[in-house]
Amino acid sequence: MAVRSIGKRFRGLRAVSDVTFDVPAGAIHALIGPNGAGKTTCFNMIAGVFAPDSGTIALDDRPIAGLRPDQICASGIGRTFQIVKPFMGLTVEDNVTIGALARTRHVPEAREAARRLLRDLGLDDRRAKLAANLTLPDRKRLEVARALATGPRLLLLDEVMAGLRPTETDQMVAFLKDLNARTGITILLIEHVMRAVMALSQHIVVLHHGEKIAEGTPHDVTRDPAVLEVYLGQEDASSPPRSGGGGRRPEGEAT
Ligand SMILES: Nc1ncnc2c1ncn2[C@@H]1O[C@H](COP(=O)(O)OP(=O)(O)OP(=O)(O)O)[C@@H](O)[C@H]1O
Repeated sequence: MAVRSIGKRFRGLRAVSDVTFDVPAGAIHALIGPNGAGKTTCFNMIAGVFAPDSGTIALDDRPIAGLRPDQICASGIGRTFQIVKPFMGLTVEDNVTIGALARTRHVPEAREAARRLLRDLGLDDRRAKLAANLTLPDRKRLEVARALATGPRLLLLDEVMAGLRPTETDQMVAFLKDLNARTGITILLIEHVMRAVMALSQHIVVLHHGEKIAEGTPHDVTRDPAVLEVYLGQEDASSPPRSGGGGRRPEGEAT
């Protein structure tokens, strides 16, 4: 995916300004930055929640900026939401089956795909439960399963590690690494849990106040003076960062 100079304003506020980055096919990249840096706004522009005010986004050389979310899903981009929003009154299996129906109209086929994903994500024994009755870690897994069920080539993960214990984070990291190795799926993740970012990403883009302030390997980015300034600088700020947000060293442990 090629993101070129995208920008988005909300009334007077520049949420994202002139942001450019690439995510090569098959890669795992991360988008990090303190709370309010513009990460989710970038995801929303990529996923078609709203069009960028400026700039272009292309998947495999095909322009996608400004398409509707369903068109973007059909073009091969799946996403999770920071605030998980499954259909609470439906079972886990039905939730994933609905995702799979984006790919096939054949319900038994969609159900079979859903069951396979639930097995892969360790949710098999919960497939008959209502989504509303899941624990948070299981809801996160369900969210990933729903996104994957749409059959994406590019998976956008918005804070899927938030609220997970370190062992649960490690399980999710292992699952995503294996998925990427097995299927070649491209992954772009927004994540505050640095343990996961470091373990997963080959390349990191750092946003601050809507602008890209650094990008590079995890090794380089965690030593970048501008990045250290943003993260460490906030520790002295009068308002502490929200949970897991900026204010921690980017190479910190799970938050
Ligand atoms: N729909 C919207 N309407 C108005 N302002 C918005 C909207 N979405 C985001 N913003 C504002 O844009 C800025 C960037 O927000 P965004 O959610 O993209 O940041 P983020 O980096 O994802 O933060 P977080 O880590 O807290 O999720 C913030 O100041 C936010 O308040």
